[in-house]
Amino acid sequence: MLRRCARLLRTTGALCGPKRGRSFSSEVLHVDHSLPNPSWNEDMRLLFDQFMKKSEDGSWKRLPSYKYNPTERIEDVKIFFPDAKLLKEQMSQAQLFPRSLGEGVGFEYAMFHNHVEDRTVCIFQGGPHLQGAPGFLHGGAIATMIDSTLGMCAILTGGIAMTANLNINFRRPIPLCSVVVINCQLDRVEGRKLFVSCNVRSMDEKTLYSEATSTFVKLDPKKKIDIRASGAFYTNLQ
Ligand SMILES: CCCCCCCCCCCCCC(=O)SCCNC(=O)CCNC(=O)[C@H](O)C(C)(C)COP(=O)(O)OP(=O)(O)OC[C@H]1O[C@@H](n2cnc3c(N)ncnc32)[C@H](O)[C@@H]1OP(=O)(O)O
Repeated sequence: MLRRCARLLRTTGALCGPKRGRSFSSEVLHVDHSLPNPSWNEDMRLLFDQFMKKSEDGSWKRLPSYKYNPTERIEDVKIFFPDAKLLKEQMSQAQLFPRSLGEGVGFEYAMFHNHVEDRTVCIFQGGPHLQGAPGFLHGGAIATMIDSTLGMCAILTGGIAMTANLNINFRRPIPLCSVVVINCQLDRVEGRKLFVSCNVRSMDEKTLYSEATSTFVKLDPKKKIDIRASGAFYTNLQ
């Protein structure tokens, strides 16, 4: 597995150090990063193909993913985050966190959503820059992918929502550069609260790596989100 990681670092050029003066052309920004790339290993490709097959009858849908926010709910996002465009300097640098690392070295993933069953699946290959304990993924990297997948599940089933609470049990360490499957579902809805849960398993489903439960809260359209205010981020409109 570690040899595979070293090969990945060489092929992606990650050992050459950071690129200076990087500018994002619109071509780069509009690349759909949830499609296979040369850094994906065989397992990742196999799972991707399996889910693409499942998507043929329309029950599952692949979710495209870009460096910039977000998905099909972009109009809703503009309603809740109208001030985001005011922070021009910072926002020109802003990128979706799990898409902010170079190809193959960080978060390689693709998500699929089942609208009938309210389920979201993420196939995830964690690259060599996500190391925690030697040879294994960092817990924060695992939490990031769990939060992102639970978030997509909550948002696609309930509307624009933010993580209010996230509980994770880390059962087994995840080997670096291996492929895992994050299986999320919407458990129940109570008012604006969306209760979602997930497990993270090996490709053959034999190893349970992590389990998580989370509460997302749907944003209240009657409250204004002020991105510039410190501490008063979310205030009543009245
Ligand atoms: C994010 C959208 C963009 C889309 C991008 C797609 C990217 C991919 C996805 C990426 C995904 C990544 C996603 C991320 O990383 S989101 C980033 C991490 N999350 C945050 O920064 C959220 C910070 N918190 C807040 O802004 C507010 O507290 C929120 C908005 C959550 C609620 O403030 P609001 O003023 O609206 O709510 P309320 O006080 O009227 O309460 C309403 C109800 O909620 C219940 N409650 C509240 N808090 C908690 C709690 N902690 N546990 C359990 N329950 C809680 C409360 O009891 C009440 O229940 P009830 O009394 O009615 O029964």
